[in-house]
Amino acid sequence: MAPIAKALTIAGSDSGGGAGIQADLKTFQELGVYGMSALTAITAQNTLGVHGVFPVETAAVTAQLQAIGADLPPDALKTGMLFSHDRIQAVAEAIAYFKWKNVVVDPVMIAKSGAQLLQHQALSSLKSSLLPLAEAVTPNIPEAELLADQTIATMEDRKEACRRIAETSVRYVILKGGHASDDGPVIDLLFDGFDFYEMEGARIATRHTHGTGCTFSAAITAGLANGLDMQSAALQAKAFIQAAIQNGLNIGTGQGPTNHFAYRNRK
Ligand SMILES: Nc1ncnc2c1ncn2[C@@H]1O[C@H](COP(=O)(O)OP(=O)(O)O)[C@@H](O)[C@H]1O
Ligand SMILES: Cc1ncc(COP(=O)(O)O)c(N)n1
Repeated sequence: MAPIAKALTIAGSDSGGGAGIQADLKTFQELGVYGMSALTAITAQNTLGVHGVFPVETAAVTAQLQAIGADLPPDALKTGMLFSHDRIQAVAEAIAYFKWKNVVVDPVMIAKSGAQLLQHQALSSLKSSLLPLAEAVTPNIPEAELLADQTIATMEDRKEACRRIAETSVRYVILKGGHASDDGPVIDLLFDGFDFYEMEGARIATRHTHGTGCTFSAAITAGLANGLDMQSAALQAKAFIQAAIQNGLNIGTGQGPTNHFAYRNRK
């Protein structure tokens, strides 16, 4: 039997299970890769919001990454909530030291419920230390506005933001369209430094979109770990998140999680 592909998530814990490490590991499992994790923070969270953020010591982040690097080299990895400059530096150092490839950076900044998951002053370290090591970055529209230092209203603005973000030398920019203000289809834009490729899906009318960005970037990471090229991994991830949102679980009394089982059960 061929050895199973291994994927790593470096992210925060969501006690409610819909986003963060929990969403990532569920997605890895569903897409047939062996999931590993390094925690950067613990959040006390449910569908009503983030009730507490408890960062994990930077030395503990490094120790987790060293333990993984010494024994279980990942075929692909993603980052999620990194919280601070110090933790970003620790992650960047480990990626460079172990020469890890297939790095997907989900530049998590603010939870949909409003909590700050990345300190303001850490934005520049994310751009200067982490993005140059990354194969792909997956901002939503508000994150792309901050990374590109511009506002985004039109599709041309989105493309301009991709071009600006690519200047960090990240290889692919995947700008997600969930936050677009129109009610048309949700278009996620993939930019490879030269061409744009639009990935379109029907906009689902639901408020249960907690953890969609985490799940999407984890699905890309799983695809890369399994040897897919970026475009195929992104298309598979789009199908995965579309099914997960479409078949929402309707749990909790607030903004609920998506259904990580749904892609497996698709017709
Ligand atoms: N209402 C929706 N209907 C269909 N797909 C959606 C919807 N909202 C988000 N998505 C998809 O979920 C993923 C995450 O989108 P987005 O909301 O832009 O990012 P984030 O979760 O990071 O804020 C993207 O692939 C996007 O296309
Ligand atoms: C630990 C953690 N990581 C990421 C998110 C972002 O997810 P969302 O924006 O869907 O709330 C979150 N809420 N919690």
